[in-house]
Amino acid sequence: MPTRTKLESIFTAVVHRNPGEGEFHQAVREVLDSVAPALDKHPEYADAKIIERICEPERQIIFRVPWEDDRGEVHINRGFRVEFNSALGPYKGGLRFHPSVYLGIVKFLGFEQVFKNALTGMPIGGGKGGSDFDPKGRSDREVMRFCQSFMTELYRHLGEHTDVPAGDIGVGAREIGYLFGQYKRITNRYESGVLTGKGLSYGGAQVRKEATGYGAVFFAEQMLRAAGDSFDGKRVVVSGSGNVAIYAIEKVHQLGGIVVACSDSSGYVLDEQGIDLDLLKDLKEVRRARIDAYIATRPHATFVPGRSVWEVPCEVAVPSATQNEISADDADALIKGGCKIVVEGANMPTSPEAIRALEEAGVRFAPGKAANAGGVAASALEMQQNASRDSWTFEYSEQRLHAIMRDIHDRCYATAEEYGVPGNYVVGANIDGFRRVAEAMLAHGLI
Ligand SMILES: NC(=O)C1=CN([C@@H]2O[C@H](COP(=O)(O)OP(=O)(O)OC[C@H]3O[C@@H](n4cnc5c(N)ncnc54)[C@H](O)[C@@H]3O)[C@@H](O)[C@H]2O)C=CC1
Ligand SMILES: O=C(O)CCC(=O)C(=O)O
Repeated sequence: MPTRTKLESIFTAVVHRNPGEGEFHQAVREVLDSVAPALDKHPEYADAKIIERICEPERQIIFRVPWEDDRGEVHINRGFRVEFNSALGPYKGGLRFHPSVYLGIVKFLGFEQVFKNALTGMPIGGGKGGSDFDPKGRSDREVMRFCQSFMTELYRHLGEHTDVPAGDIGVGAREIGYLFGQYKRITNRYESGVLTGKGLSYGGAQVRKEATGYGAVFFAEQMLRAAGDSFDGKRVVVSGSGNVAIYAIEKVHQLGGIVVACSDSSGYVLDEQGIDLDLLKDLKEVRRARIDAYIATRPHATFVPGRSVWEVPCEVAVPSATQNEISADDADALIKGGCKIVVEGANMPTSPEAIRALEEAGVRFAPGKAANAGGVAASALEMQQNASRDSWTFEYSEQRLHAIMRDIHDRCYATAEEYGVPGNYVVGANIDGFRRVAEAMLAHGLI
């Protein structure tokens, strides 16, 4: 059977076995659409049913999370951890707390994580987890009680050699602190490497907080360099205003670009003088406020409620909010606005129709599994420092991150050339990540 026909039937089976999980289907489709030439080169992968096995998580954990709010009312949420693939190392990937979380989202994120982690070249497998709990509007004590209940069930599946969660949407330093405290309490072990993204006072690593945003911009810097260009004077739009967005904005400004707009789920702010980062950090990291509060301090800026930030003309776009936030219409707006490069800081923020439109218009496009791998790479560096009871300086940690992102860029670029599609970072990332996982799975036998 021709490879593409075989992949089509594997995809049909994945949809059948995982009904109603649209995001997971979308992530699988993108990888299967890329890897046919690698399978043709390596018939041993098909013989060992590597693709079929890679699409099936090794383990899926779903659990009840009961907790009590400040008024004494009991709430029940659902917790998830999908341990997707451990061929390269312990399961590694973040936890997302957001009301939209269900199994299909956790599986898409876990599937992406497998290839992303492989691309870092570090010894980490792929997993992801989370809950449909909404931390928005909850007090610190409510968040703490939720995290304690969540960890009271999850702890038995974790360990520095088994499964190592970190943050994602709705899970930052505050949540990681509560989760770590409860793990330590239940197990009576100070196992620093069981979570990453920890605070610097108890085993966290320099640059982990900044790493995903910085890393995405380092990746964009390499794409620009490959075309003989740089960030100097570039007009940039970043979506979101959370962890990834804030540090992407910081690095763009350090490299000489200007970020004129960013957003949250209520709308976007446009500041032609460049986003004021101290103000944004205060709003989002300290006050946990909505983005419209930005204009109270910067009255020349405008807040545009309920509209897409992609209507703002820019040369470089860094989607850093959530999945499928760039529709086909948004892609058209970006193209009309003169956008030349889209670099995914978020996971799968660009819909398949939008990717097609961008590619047809000659916009260079970097998929999240390559471009946002800096976060998990810095997590692996945090695990390394925890294991050796060491802590590195900010400067050294940033140098390591920069070198890792350059290496990921260069391998995606070279793999795309090797497979006859120069400049196609989607194919480069999918094939390079896939080959690394496939080789390890072959070596381990049928498990
Ligand atoms: N935190 C990390 O280290 C990594 C995160 N990512 C991905 O980056 C993305 C952002 O994650 P974080 O910054 O960590 O989360 P966060 O919770 O710190 O921030 C999320 C931001 O996205 C905004 N947002 C959410 N839904 C939105 C919508 N529909 N429209 C506009 N804005 C929306 C929120 O208002 C918030 O500003 C996610 O896709 C996540 O999976 C990827 C790699 C690592
Ligand atoms: O740092 C980590 O372990 C995970 C980061 C993450 O969730 C991601 O890369 O999407």
